[in-house]
Amino acid sequence: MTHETLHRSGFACLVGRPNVGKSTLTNALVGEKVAIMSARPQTTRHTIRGIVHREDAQLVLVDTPGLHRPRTLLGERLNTLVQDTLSEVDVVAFCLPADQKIGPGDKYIASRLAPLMQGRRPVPVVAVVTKSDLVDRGRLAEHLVAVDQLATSMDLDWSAIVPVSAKGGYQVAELTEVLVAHLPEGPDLYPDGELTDEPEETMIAELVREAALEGVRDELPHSLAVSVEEIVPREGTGDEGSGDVPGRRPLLDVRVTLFVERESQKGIIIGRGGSRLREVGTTAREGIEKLLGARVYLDLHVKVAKDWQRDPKQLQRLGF
Ligand SMILES: Nc1nc2c(ncn2[C@@H]2O[C@H](COP(=O)(O)OP(=O)(O)OP(=O)(O)O)[C@@H](O)[C@H]2O)c(=O)[nH]1
Repeated sequence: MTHETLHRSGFACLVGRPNVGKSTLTNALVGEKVAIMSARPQTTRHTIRGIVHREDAQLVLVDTPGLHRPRTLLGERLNTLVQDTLSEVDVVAFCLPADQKIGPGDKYIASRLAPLMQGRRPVPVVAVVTKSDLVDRGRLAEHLVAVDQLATSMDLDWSAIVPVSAKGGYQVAELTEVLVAHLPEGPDLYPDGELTDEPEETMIAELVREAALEGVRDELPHSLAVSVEEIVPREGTGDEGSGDVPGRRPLLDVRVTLFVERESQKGIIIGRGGSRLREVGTTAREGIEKLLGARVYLDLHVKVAKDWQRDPKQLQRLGF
């Protein structure tokens, strides 16, 4: 008779203000780069999942956009998206960076987590003190106390407080243990080896967005949306069916539109004589070819969609 060990599976969600290290932590937990990382806030607009495969568990991580006080319709939509995701997960990891004092943004998030923690099917929340490597032991201890007090002051209870450093790998394995412990018993939800189930279109849009913002983030903060129009095999080039020929990869046409809010921003993206857009295309194409395992002809268009962040119709078209 074989001895069956308990197998757990389920979902965890990382929340926190922009730039607190959610994407970096997701990648550290999964052990491979899955989310798009950036030194600037709010680049992760879509829910990106990474999957931690273990013998005894499968932990599916949902990396959300920063939960923040909405100022625009887009902000509201993002918050609704975050709330919907949260009510469906088995455990939430609330990220609070060690190098920053707890502020109104954190309190706002805690207030949004409260109903989940106190609901009929309470969702456990683990407070994760990120970027622990940036402070000394004394300050870390003070921060841990402050994190504890945040819960007490709101009549909440973290199921654990775990300091980590995604950069140094400090306590990352411990955090995995804590998260896994909250998962219900169940079989693998995804096949082994699959790290992300994010639709290809979303990942392509993220790659283009990242490349387009490179070096011009200050001029184009949050005013760029990317829509993948189509991905089709290139016809009439003699390349049809070349995927079957060993050593030859298929050629795909990928059509992408970049939406900006103003004419002046269009100029920034395109650059003099189209030079910048060509660079964006080259950088993004490399990533897309890797992602799709195909040669790619990338067709980029830039359009002005005035105030797209506030327009419900535009938002719907862009997939929000
Ligand atoms: N020193 C240090 N820096 C970190 C650590 N984790 C993340 N960072 C840095 O913090 C910045 C933000 O990290 P991200 O992972 O992009 O943060 P995020 O919370 O996903 O950001 P948004 O997508 O804007 O919500 C980046 O510059 C990271 O390199 C860490 O453990 N230690």
